[in-house]
Amino acid sequence: MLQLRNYIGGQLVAPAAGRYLPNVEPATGQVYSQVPDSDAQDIQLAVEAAQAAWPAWRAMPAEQRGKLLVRISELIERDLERLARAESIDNGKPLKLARTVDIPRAASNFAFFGTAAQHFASETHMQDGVALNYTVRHPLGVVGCISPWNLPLYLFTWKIAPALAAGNCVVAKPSEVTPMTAYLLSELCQEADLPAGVLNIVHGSGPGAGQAIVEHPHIKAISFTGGTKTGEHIARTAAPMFKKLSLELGGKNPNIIFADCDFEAAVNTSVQSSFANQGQICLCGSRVFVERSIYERFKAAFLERVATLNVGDPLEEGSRQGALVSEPHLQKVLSYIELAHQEGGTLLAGGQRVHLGGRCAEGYFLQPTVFEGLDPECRVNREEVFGPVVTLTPFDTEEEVLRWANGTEYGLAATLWTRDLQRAHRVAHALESGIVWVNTWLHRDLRTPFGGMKNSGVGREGGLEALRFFTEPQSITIKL
Ligand SMILES: NC(=O)C1=CN([C@@H]2O[C@H](COP(=O)(O)OP(=O)(O)OC[C@H]3O[C@@H](n4cnc5c(N)ncnc54)[C@H](O)[C@@H]3O)[C@@H](O)[C@H]2O)C=CC1
Ligand SMILES: O=C(O)/C=C/C=C(\O)C(=O)O
Repeated sequence: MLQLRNYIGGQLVAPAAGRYLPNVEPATGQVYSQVPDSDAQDIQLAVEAAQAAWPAWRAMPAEQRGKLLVRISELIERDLERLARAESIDNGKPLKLARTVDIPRAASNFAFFGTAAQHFASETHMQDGVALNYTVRHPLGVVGCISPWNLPLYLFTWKIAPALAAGNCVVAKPSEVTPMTAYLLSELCQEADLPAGVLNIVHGSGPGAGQAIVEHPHIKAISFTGGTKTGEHIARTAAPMFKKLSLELGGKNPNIIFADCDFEAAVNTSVQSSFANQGQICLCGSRVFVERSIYERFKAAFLERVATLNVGDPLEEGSRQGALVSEPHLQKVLSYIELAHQEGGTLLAGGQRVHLGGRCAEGYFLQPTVFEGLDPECRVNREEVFGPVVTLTPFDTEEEVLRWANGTEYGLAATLWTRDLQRAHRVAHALESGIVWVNTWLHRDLRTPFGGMKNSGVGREGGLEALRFFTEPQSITIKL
């Protein structure tokens, strides 16, 4: 069976303690590779390699560093099909989604930050002719990047690329649940001749390798995406060491449909924003609020489209819904379906585990599920399910829907559908949400700040925000 290896100091190496975790294919429920169960010894080796590589990496002109990142981007594009297949097998997502979204975005992340670093300028302030103040941004040194399982290579590279572009060396840990494309990335970094130790990829569990990254005194900053509880734990561990933290956490995103919307576009995109990646994207709109005058029409059209979402083997081209990422995650989502029944919801679609035949007989498949009739303040409408489960709720006034939309501890992404420009601006401003999409969803420009308000996170990723996060500003004043 394939044994993945860590990428430390430019070499692919076994974990120091020789321990491995099973890596399961969600569509089959079968173990198909072994992941290093790394610990503090491996993190120590990775930090030493990164420290050794840092003086030369930070001294390298940004243009040259950028060329190496662009080279990695080109290699990802070259291997798109191989990486997409690996991602689909590892995560359970439809191959088509990995081919059109995950892997192209991973390539764009390297291409974008490879060039962005050259456009990263610092501020100068002339003070009444008596002093010149300017800011220099220094790389931090060795930084840690910890990513989740839902968009594995896409989110891993979203952190690594800006960290490297800004002149840092990186110790990165992908999710132990979906390690494969990060492993393949380490081979591509070798092929791109990325200098040894600049990027170190250490596999392992959260409490093992992840915790060791967060605790390591020489890792200056942590960029993390994952669950809110884990983010809280990381913040508690890192705070006494005064580490910089970027935390991209959960969401319970509202999708608000006003009666004057472009109906077809609202229905079609809402199906996508509800169920893309089996609802396992922190940006999915899991609470759909529809203005009462079009509620019944919207519901009928929405359910008609949901019925066409074919649940099937992720490797088959016709599958629109793949498997959930793991048995424990499937059980968590099923427990929320049970809770929705207990909380008085009416099941409109789905609600059951799907048992496919053949090679997928033991896979973690679930029907896309829709409830109505739930109190906007019930647990199912407040807690992050992170699966293919959405609720439909009619609303009467803008004030009412804003109160419900903002009525959770989260504030990551909101979507609203209207043709009224004034309302679009007014509602967007009133939403407590780091990202607001009007008449679209998951429309991304890598230059924009990305992240959430309230318990959805701390800090922002993307564009110059990421480059700022991965640098330390130094203010220099010259008396004239
Ligand atoms: N915001 C998002 O995109 C994501 C949200 N989630 C939410 O979180 C829930 C739990 O999912 P999990 O797989 O348990 O996510 P998680 O937050 O535990 O895992 C994310 C990453 O953090 C690492 N990690 C876990 N504990 C750590 C620690 N003590 N120190 C350092 N790193 C640590 C994991 O190994 C993984 O690489 C999901 O059901 C979902 O609701 C999960 C994944 C992504
Ligand atoms: O950057 C994006 O377009 C998507 C990001 C998604 C997440 O961060 C997530 O699902 O965790």
